[in-house]
Amino acid sequence: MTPDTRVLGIEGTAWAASAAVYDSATETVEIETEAYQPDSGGIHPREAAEHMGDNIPAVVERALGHARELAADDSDRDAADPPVDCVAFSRGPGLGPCLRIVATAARAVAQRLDVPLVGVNHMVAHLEIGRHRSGFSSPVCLNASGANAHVLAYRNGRYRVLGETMDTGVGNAIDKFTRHLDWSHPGGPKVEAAAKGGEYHELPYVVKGMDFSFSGVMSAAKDAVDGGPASSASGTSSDRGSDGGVPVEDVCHGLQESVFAMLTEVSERALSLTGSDELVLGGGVGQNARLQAMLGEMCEQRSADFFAPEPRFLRDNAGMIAVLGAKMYAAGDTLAIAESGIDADFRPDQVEVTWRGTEETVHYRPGDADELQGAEATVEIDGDRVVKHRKPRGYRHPQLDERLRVERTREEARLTADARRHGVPTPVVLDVDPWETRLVFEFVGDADLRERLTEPNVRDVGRHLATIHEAGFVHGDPTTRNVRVSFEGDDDRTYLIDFGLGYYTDDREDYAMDLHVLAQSLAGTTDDHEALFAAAEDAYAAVGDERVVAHLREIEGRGRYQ
Ligand SMILES: C[C@@H](O)[C@H](NC(=O)OP(=O)(O)OC[C@H]1O[C@@H](n2cnc3c(N)ncnc32)[C@H](O)[C@@H]1O)C(=O)O
Ligand SMILES: Nc1ncnc2c1ncn2[C@@H]1O[C@H](COP(=O)(O)OP(=O)(O)OP(=O)(O)O)[C@@H](O)[C@H]1O
Ligand SMILES: [Fe+2]
Repeated sequence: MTPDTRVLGIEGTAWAASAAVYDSATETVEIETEAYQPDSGGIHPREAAEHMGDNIPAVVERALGHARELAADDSDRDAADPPVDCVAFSRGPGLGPCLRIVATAARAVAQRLDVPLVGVNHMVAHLEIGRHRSGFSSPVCLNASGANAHVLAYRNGRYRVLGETMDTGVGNAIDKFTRHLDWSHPGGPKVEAAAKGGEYHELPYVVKGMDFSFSGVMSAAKDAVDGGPASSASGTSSDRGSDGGVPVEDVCHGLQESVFAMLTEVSERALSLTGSDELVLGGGVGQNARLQAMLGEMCEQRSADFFAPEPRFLRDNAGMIAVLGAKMYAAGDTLAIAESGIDADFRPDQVEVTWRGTEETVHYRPGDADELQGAEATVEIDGDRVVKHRKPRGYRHPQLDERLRVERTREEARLTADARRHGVPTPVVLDVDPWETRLVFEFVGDADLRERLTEPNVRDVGRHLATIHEAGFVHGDPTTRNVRVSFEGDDDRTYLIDFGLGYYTDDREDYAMDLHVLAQSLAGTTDDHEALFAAAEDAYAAVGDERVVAHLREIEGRGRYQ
């Protein structure tokens, strides 16, 4: 990057009317923000847009004031030059009416100053600011913001979505819960404060591969405070408040423990799957001290580096837009006014990353031969046997940790054996001790599928999944690491392993999610993923229910920015 880029950034996707100047020579970032605070309920798009219209001009002028001061100190610059080299703005995702106002303002300033325009993806800005401030080269990124929640890693010119929410963003989920309590917006900081005075209350925990969903946790949390049906399944009568509900501090505590453990678990899985040893956090929910502590502890336990930017760079802010804008500008990635339209559903994986080279791709790290550190267990190979032990995870509440490890160990033994009975090759279960969370399996295969990604092998996996779905259960995490391949002449044999996230279900959505996890894992493993997945789908439809494949299309088409 040229050492003296100075950029005006403008942000206004939802609540923050924000402008900033970034000066790359001095690494100065000055941010000016006016926050929209709804009188009642959540964010009203029209009110938010009015807030942008009322406040963007003023924050832009204040940021330009900083830019002029910085320019005055810049000895290389002619006094007649504009104070910034370009204007960067959030193009999306976000609320359409807000985005339009911000884009119009950005075009006007760029024209007035006669400098180019740069269109920034807000979600990519949330993660690039962490990479920029940490100096990490190729981190895995967890975006925990209001309208989004996803885990990303960079590979060959794009940020790949390794996992994401299947329903709402994490902040929105928390905010909906606090609206139910009639607390004012935003709810995240209030839940954080209330949780400090509470005890752990058990709530659902939903992770599917590296995807996750919040709706079940949130409705159980609402029921718990109301004293409704789900709350009676857990906790004792002494947990109850005077109106029959669980004390709200306890529910807030349990909510944070469950939701943040889910985000931490999928981040750990992403680190394990990519072999990266760097994690950065982004987004407004990232300001939460408990979430930061869990991620920090998880990283420490696996000797990875963790970085969370300062709060002013986590919540929505124009500083992150200006910093990414500078990188894009230096790469020549500017926009003609005529092409500077907004995109309310702009996904991070749609962005062609012009400012990073392909050598920074996150690669896979081959595991140690005798002791493999999986995402959640330690696997030791002992001759023809494999000993799998789910060790405690210090970041999780001990009760939640024990429940997950015991349940998963038990289910893994049961489903591995059940799949075998239905004709799907799996290792023989030689021993299981749920309380010690230890399993002993027969050693199978010569390599993981990711090292032997052939079309016939992927086709086999499609067939195996259809078979277990017909038998009424899902694998839960059918990735290219959870399939073993044995080399038998021209004809490989494929084994499904690691059923720890599996469960019995007759819901088509769950079956389709298995296929979705496989598709995402292939996309994270190889550039050839589309053809390979098409083969798996074909094989699936031949054995199983074609409606599951149709349902998968629906899942993939779902707009998640709600
Ligand atoms: C598309 C864009 O408009 C959107 N922005 C956004 O959601 O604002 P952001 O600043 O990243 O996050 C706001 C969310 O962050 C939550 N939040 C703020 N402080 C929190 C805290 N201490 N603990 C938990 N959540 C917190 C709020 O409750 C709110 O839901 C996004 O990035 O998804
Ligand atoms: N029965 C087996 N035979 C041969 N290798 C195995 C067997 N079980 C596990 N492995 C090897 O150990 C690795 C980790 O095992 P497993 O997936 O069960 O652990 P995990 O911690 O649940 O991993 P993850 O959650 O990352 O999928 C596998 O990818 C595979 O290479
Ligand atoms: Fe955001």
